[in-house]
Amino acid sequence: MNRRGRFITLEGGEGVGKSTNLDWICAWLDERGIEVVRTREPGGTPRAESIRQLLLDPAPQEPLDDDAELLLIFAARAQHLAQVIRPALARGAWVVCDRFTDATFAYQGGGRGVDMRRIATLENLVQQGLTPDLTLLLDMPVEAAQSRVDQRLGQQGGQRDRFERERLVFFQSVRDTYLARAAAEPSRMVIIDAARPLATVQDELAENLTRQVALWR
Ligand SMILES: Nc1ncnc2c1ncn2[C@@H]1O[C@H](COP(=O)(O)OP(=O)(O)O)[C@@H](O)[C@H]1O
Ligand SMILES: Cc1cn([C@H]2C[C@H](O)[C@@H](COP(=O)(O)OP(=O)(O)O)O2)c(=O)[nH]c1=O
Repeated sequence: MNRRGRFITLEGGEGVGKSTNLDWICAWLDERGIEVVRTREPGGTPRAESIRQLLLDPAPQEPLDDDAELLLIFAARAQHLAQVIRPALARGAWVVCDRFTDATFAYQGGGRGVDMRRIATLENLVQQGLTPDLTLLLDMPVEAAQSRVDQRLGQQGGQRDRFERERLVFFQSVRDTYLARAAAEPSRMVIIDAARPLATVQDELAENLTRQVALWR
């Protein structure tokens, strides 16, 4: 039995290719005989997914207070950690998660302007020192990512959720915050230029995953 599994998170703004590359990462690990748990935030368990619905509801009957939003995100995260992430890591599985706490710093801190220290306090309280081993930050200019989202909505339909309705300046702050966090923690967070062709992006993902596998085995 291997020791604790690895905890990998995928981050970035809307339309940078997280869903596309999450599938690819999970398949890559699976092909190498690694047990993978694919999950996402907010959500990942039935109760946490109910909280996700509250957070993304595009037509709420009342505005959602910034503090209420932050606490709901961490409530969902506590449930997700207890039910899915910690048990999976303990049995040696790798957890690949679509967004985690870097998204809270980027969206609630950068986007909404919530004090980063308050987010850090909740991070310590809920995570008790558990942080990702590797965070892959898919980065590209906001306008270009938005046009990918527009294209996807045009092809697959669906409506914009509460976050996707935000203005460009919100997403610019989200991006800037992600980049600042990556600069501050270069050993954990890797910036991947997501504007390049998918095959090039995935070559770079593979390089980073190969390094993790070598560290782990
Ligand atoms: N490197 C890429 N080059 C061109 N198009 C891409 C690339 N990565 C993803 N896409 C496309 O962009 C759209 C958004 O990707 P998606 O994975 O849904 O992003 P996210 O989950 O980050 O919102 C999809 O239509 C996807 O096929
Ligand atoms: C995890 C997390 C997500 N979010 C937001 C970002 C996304 O707009 C939304 C849902 O995430 P996601 O499903 O990744 O959306 P998309 O695939 O459209 O990019 O939740 C936060 O604001 N804070 C958080 O801590």
